[in-house]
Amino acid sequence: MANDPRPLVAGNWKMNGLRGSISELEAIIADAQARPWPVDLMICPPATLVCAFAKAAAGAKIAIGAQDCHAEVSGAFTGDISAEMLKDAGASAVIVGHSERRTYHGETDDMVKAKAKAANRAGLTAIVCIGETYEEREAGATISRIERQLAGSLPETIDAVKLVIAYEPVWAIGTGLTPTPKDVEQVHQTIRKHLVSLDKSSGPTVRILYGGSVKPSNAKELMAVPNVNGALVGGASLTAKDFLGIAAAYA
Ligand SMILES: O=C[C@H](O)COP(=O)(O)O
Repeated sequence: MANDPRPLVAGNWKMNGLRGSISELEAIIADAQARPWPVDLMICPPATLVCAFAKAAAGAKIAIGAQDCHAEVSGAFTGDISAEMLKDAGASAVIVGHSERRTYHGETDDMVKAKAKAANRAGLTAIVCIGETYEEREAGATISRIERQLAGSLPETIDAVKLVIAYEPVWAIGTGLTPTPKDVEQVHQTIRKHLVSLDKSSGPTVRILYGGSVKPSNAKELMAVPNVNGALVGGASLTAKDFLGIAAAYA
């Protein structure tokens, strides 16, 4: 629709990619130079590659994001990386609260909120992930779960430049399963209502991405759902061909 925010297709490489994988980024950059995409593009490589990817993408029409950050600026937190460090490495965004972080690292809504605020403090866009489990969906608890996560995980002050929401049903991640467009619409509408209730002026334009088994073959249908403003893509973002095949849903 006319007032919809510009879509964003973001690739989350998770724990995949070595230095040689930069060839995939280079292929995306070459494509993005050759034709104007009506969509913002972003790749979130593992932390080891953020600096090199940001250098390669300098001046190109693709942003580089990271996959997690610590809530503090610096300190005795072995193995952790702050939002300020990611900014310094060239990232412009960071994913927080991905279900894999929530599951394998015990991240709570409170922790995710602190990370989202840290991202904004450092000048990064926070891509806040939420989503229900299979059991919650089966129990009819999807909407209440989403509302709880929104209430607990978002910064008090929201801004359409600094915040992106990614709805990722846990059961759809990496499984090849996706919710029906009607189910996606219901959740995205709930998220939009929550955002508008937080801020009448920014709420309508915060981008809400869908994530979970997005592929070139299903992207068009999913991206056409009202209030779906792009995708957060895992597996299919690892090759330029599939990633651009998804972005082509907007071509
Ligand atoms: O962050 C991305 C999501 O977890 C989706 O992963 P997937 O596209 O491999 O299902």
